[in-house]
Amino acid sequence: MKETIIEIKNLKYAYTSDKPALRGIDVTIGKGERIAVIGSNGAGKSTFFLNLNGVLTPDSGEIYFKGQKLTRDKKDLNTLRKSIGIVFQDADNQIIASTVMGEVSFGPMNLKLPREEVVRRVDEALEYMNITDFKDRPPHYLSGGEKKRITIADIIAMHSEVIVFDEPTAALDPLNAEMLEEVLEKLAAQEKTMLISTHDVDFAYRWAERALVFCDGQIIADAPPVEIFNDAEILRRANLKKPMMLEVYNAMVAKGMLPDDQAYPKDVAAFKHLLGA
Ligand SMILES: Nc1ncnc2c1ncn2[C@@H]1O[C@H](COP(=O)(O)OP(=O)(O)OP(=O)(O)O)[C@@H](O)[C@H]1O
Repeated sequence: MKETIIEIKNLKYAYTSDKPALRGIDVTIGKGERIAVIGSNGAGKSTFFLNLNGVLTPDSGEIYFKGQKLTRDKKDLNTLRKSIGIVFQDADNQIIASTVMGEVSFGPMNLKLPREEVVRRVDEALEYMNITDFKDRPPHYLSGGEKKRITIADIIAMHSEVIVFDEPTAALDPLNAEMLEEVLEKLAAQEKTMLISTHDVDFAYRWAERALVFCDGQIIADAPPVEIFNDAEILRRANLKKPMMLEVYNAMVAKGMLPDDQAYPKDVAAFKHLLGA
């Protein structure tokens, strides 16, 4: 069992009195876990993330970070925002500075780090996201995918222990989505705890070791992706589709073309390996 980093107990949140967005979320997150947060539009994924990093205040429930119960006082909120970085769904909600460089420096400067450390972190984050060439440009005049890469660099430069990505690949072209997966690998090697909300079931299946399925403000399943994507009832309730790789694998097993040994290849390379190709 991994060391617990975050524990959430009975978290509830409503934007308006007529319809709660979160109806009681209970979840424990281990250090270094890669978690996909999936579910249909309006299920509560973004609301969960915004409560998790202190942007929204829960109506009730508790959040513990490394065993410490967090309150709404300034010190706890600072701990929360420093330790749990969030890449927002809409980049325009995150970007505040007038140049890319200024934007990515903003977080580390607020941490009151020495200047050289700020410069080192910013250079590293720009390089990670392949945006060094944009550093003097105003972020507001970049494309949607370019802005997204800047907001990811913002969070990388913070060196947060937990990183929450709200649909990071939605605005990215295939090449940049692939590059993001390489960045995620580097972050995983640094033992970062990552939660990613996504509608890309192929990505969730390939990348995550655990998936949380949100449906109407509740978590209706919490299991390894292969278990979730093989559960027809969960897929139906949460409006999810089966990942392509799993669909093909299951069809080939059903036809007797592959042994039923639950090999479950995650990507094309693993599938080819299974076929001996
Ligand atoms: N600012 C807001 N004011 C009022 N209601 C909101 C607001 N933001 C979200 N909601 C409502 O809260 C519920 C949960 O929304 P949320 O954005 O958390 O869903 P989501 O799972 O992230 O959806 P998506 O996949 O579309 O991003 C929805 O019913 C939504 O209409």
